[in-house]
Amino acid sequence: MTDQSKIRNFSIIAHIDHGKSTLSDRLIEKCDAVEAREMESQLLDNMDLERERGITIKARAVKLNYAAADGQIYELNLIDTPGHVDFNYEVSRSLAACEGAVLVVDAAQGIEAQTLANTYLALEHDLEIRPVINKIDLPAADPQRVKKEVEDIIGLEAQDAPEISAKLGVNIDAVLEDIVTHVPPPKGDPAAPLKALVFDSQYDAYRGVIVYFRVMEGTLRMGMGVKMMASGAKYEVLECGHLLPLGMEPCKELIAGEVGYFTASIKNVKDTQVGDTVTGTENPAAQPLPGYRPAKAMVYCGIYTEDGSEYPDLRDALEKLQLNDASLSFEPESSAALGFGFRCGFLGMLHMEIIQERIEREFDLDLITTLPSVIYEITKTDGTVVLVDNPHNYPDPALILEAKEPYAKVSIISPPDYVGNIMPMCQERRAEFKDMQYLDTNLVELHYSMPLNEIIYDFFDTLKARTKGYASLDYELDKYLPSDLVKVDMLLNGDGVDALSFIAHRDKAYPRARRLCEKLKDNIPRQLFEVPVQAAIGGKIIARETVKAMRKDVLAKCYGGDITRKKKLLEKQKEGKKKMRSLGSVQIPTEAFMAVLKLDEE
Ligand SMILES: Nc1nc2c(ncn2[C@@H]2O[C@H](COP(=O)(O)OP(=O)(O)OP(=O)(O)O)[C@@H](O)[C@H]2O)c(=O)[nH]1
Repeated sequence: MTDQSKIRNFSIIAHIDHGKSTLSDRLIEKCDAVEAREMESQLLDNMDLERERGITIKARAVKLNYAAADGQIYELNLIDTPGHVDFNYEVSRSLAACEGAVLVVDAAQGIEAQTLANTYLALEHDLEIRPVINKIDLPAADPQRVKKEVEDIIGLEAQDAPEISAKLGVNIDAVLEDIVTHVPPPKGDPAAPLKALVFDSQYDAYRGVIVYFRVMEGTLRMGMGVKMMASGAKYEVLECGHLLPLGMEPCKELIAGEVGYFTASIKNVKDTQVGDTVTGTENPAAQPLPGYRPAKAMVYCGIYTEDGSEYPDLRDALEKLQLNDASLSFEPESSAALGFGFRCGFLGMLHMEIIQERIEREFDLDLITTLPSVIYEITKTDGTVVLVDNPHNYPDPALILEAKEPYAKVSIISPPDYVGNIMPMCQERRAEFKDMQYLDTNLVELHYSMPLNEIIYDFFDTLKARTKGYASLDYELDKYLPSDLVKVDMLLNGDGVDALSFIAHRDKAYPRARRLCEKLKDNIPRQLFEVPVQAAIGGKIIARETVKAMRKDVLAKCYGGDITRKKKLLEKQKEGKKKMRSLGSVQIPTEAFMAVLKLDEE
């Protein structure tokens, strides 16, 4: 049986570009016989899209066997973490599976924004944080200064921190020795009822879902009956084992403290959600592990294909992506302007963009997406409550007794210098200030209650911009509160364009409507007739622009000649105009449509 005292579970945390991926590669290279030429660089980030965007979307793990200086072989489990607020929950579950974190700091740059934000996350999980000073090969490297920064700003002992060059492979052993010596081995009784924490899962066409877990208590064995405590799904473990750099290594059992995978012909990742607890069907655990939160879509938008005939391909793409992504939801919807499509739910805007990009790239479809929205809760005068995630379904205002919008509990951690920038931007977004606490002299934590609608657009990016990246954000859906909501319809030539309507707080509706009108005006090509572009609440127009008519010169060829002919032609032109009007259809090229939708960022 595996010796628990020889296991070390850890993550690597760092500011962007300080060398997290390069160090991961080096650790893998050092430990296992992965031939350098065989090793695809940066194994842990294994999706193209991730690599391009420089982010890790899904958590992954890898087991390394390390022959330490004390002559013993250690089992090191490196668990990778995603790095965006949309995936904060997945990060928290990955960290919950570790006892330690290696904090990589660039020897020239020193402590930067994400260094602090990530350290804070690791501290919340009581991890042993081990600083490592990277890039000592750079001419500007000043390891001593950076160590002092780590001590002064974060308050971690750093004099003995390994000084390395991940790029050149210098002193990598020191990092491994440091982990073995200082990260505590996992605890947990292998004989207790099984409790394993799911921190990721992945769909495989041949084996079904592969569940990544960390055993917290007990032992997971091949062939045993298991139950997911939150979803209630039951399975028989077909295969379990360790995750090696280049593949999986089946084994008979994994004991408390170990990290690995199991398969059980599971058809759907929804049954094995991140954060769920795996227990045995015989001798089950009484309580699940703490911290489970079902994946909850926060943002919704309509997705359509540019070419309407590709609707079945879009459904196919969404179904395939959903196999691997329990937090993606979708259902069919149709729009007068865009045809048939799907209403899709996402964890946040980045998640939404990633899914859109994957559909376009991996399935080669050109998409049109509608404005994102949160879910509103409307109580009608007849007492029924409806949940509205699509402006199209917004009830007639006369039938609304009370409208509520979702609020989130927001926590922002930042150095105190930026508080003066953060507070006004929260106020602009209708946030209610709760409190502010000094975590130490260099960090404050601010709490707000804020409409989710105000967070989803670009709050995260604006916060980063106004704090030079030093602030970190976390939010959690809290409750629904009454709100003065309105539905704004966009009218082209007097006809509503359903794909452009939106729900907003009354105070925000006017500026947004005006902006949309302007954008429409700028993007719609001139038609044969004048096109009014209007925004309306109920029947009341609140904003208007006009696309000037392109006057087709029907008389150009008609030089001289008699006046009656001219008149006839002019008459005909007028008819033509009328026809277009009565059809009520303004031809908007798809690109113009998308330009309007894309540009609509707060
Ligand atoms: N000179 C030098 N460059 C390094 C060293 N380690 C990493 N780099 C370079 O720094 C850049 C960022 O390294 P990554 O390992 O991708 O950094 P990361 O922290 O994983 O970045 P993200 O994946 O964007 O979060 C790359 O160009 C590396 O080649 C080092 O020890 N010395």
